[in-house]
Amino acid sequence: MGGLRYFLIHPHVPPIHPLSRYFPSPLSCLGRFLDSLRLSRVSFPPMAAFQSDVPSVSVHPHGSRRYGAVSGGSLGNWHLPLWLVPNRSSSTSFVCSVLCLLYAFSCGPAYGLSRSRFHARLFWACSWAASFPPPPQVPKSPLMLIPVGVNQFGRKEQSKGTALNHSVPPLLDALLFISSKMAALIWRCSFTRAKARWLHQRCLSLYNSSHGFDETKIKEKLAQLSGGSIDLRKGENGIAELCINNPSRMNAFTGTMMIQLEERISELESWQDGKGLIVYGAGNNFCTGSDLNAVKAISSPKEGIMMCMLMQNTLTRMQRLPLISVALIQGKAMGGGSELCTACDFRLMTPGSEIRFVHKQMGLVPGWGGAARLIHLIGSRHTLKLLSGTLRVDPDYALRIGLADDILNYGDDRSLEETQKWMQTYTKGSPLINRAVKKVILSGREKNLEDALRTEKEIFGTVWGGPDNVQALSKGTKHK
Ligand SMILES: CCC(=O)SCCNC(=O)CCNC(=O)[C@H](O)C(C)(C)COP(=O)(O)OP(=O)(O)OC[C@H]1O[C@@H](n2cnc3c(N)ncnc32)[C@H](O)[C@@H]1OP(=O)(O)O
Repeated sequence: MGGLRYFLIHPHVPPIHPLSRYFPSPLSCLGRFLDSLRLSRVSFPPMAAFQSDVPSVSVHPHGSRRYGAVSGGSLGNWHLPLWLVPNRSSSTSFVCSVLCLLYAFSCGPAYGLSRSRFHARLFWACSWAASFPPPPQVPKSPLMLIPVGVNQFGRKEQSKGTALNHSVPPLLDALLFISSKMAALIWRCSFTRAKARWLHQRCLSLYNSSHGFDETKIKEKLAQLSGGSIDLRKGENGIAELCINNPSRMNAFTGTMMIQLEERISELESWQDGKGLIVYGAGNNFCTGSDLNAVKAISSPKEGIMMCMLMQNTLTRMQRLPLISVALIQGKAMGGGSELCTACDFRLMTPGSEIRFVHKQMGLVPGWGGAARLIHLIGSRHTLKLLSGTLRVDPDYALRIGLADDILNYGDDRSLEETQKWMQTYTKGSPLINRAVKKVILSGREKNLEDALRTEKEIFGTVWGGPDNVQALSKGTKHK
């Protein structure tokens, strides 16, 4: 079959396995991914054509190993097979294919963070399996969607299936062969690129649909809770200013502000000239967390968890920006506001300002990632004190426990300018070198030693012999 792969439609709607809650289907992710590729122009034959005679191979979408294999099934709007069963009568080819899949599954690279590693491996294995050339037997017609008549040696296939039981003129043979090759190549290229993009996004975020995170749904809900804005100004000096702007509610986060924050972070992710980021609040006040009206409107635990996933994704992506970030804390940083400031690399406080984790008094615990990040910053003992005692952390206390990095002179409009000056020490040089510095810190902070060392080596490779390096050498820079 000339390197072609079979695309089989699997009409079987698999049962919902009780474990599916805990092992959300990687196939549903792939379905969404395919949807996002907008491939609707690629039409597959209608399901009805394949109602019978489908392979009885256990195809279970929830990855339960008890069921053996992985396979197609329902993928969002797609009913695509990931697992191709060439001929159900051929147990050898099936066993062979399963072995290949298992091999790919065990050896395939694992992308993403540890929680998603299983699914990432599975995903990789599935794509690998999908590109595996089918064995020489020709499947029966209900399973065959692309009847192509020549193999790579130019010889006609010995077809058992009805679709190939006719003679094809040689020219048509050749045309079919070439066009199928081209189609396969285009598909593979676009698939690889889209997969890389998808994996990149997946690595930056913590949650996706495989964790039960329905981003569209929670954003629809949050869009109804309007007010305030998140304003971004990208400076020519490479320092961006991100303003939490809802002064009438002391910069509390409404639903639309949560959505906008995510959009601004996306904008910053694609800003190649950036070196630094200052996060501050309008009206000389940092942020008092969630808007209490929004808290009331999303009171169900399910929606609360979705909101929490969205904010954790956004703040994690903010923390992973290749920019050196500073929270300028004026006035109050409270509840979610105190969590927000922990997602920055540095915290500068103005006289009279305070950070306060008031969650306990609200019958809550931090949910935007504040507790986990705070432990990294000041240790679990201090974190326990701040959370359980809902302590007011003034600039001196914050400096003492290592939560703040400096105390500024001014608490008014001049503090932003002062922060810009403070940043200069840490953002000298080109964007390339500054971003590289932040990247090595990020990998050292988030990865295990071996992986971090490898990443450090890769980042080193991007600056060694680069413009900053060449310039420093040519100037004969001395470090007196
Ligand atoms: C992630 C989980 C969370 O973030 S839960 C939310 C945690 N935050 C809070 O509970 C803050 C509640 N607010 C307060 O305790 C006080 O407003 C604080 C911040 C101490 C300020 O007090 P004070 O200086 O007397 O000003 P004020 O109370 O008159 O407030 C001025 C206006 O701002 C509003 N405001 C403030 N914070 C929020 C908030 N989080 N959500 C909604 N509105 C907020 C106040 O309601 C007040 O508005 P108004 O003048 O009454 O219309």
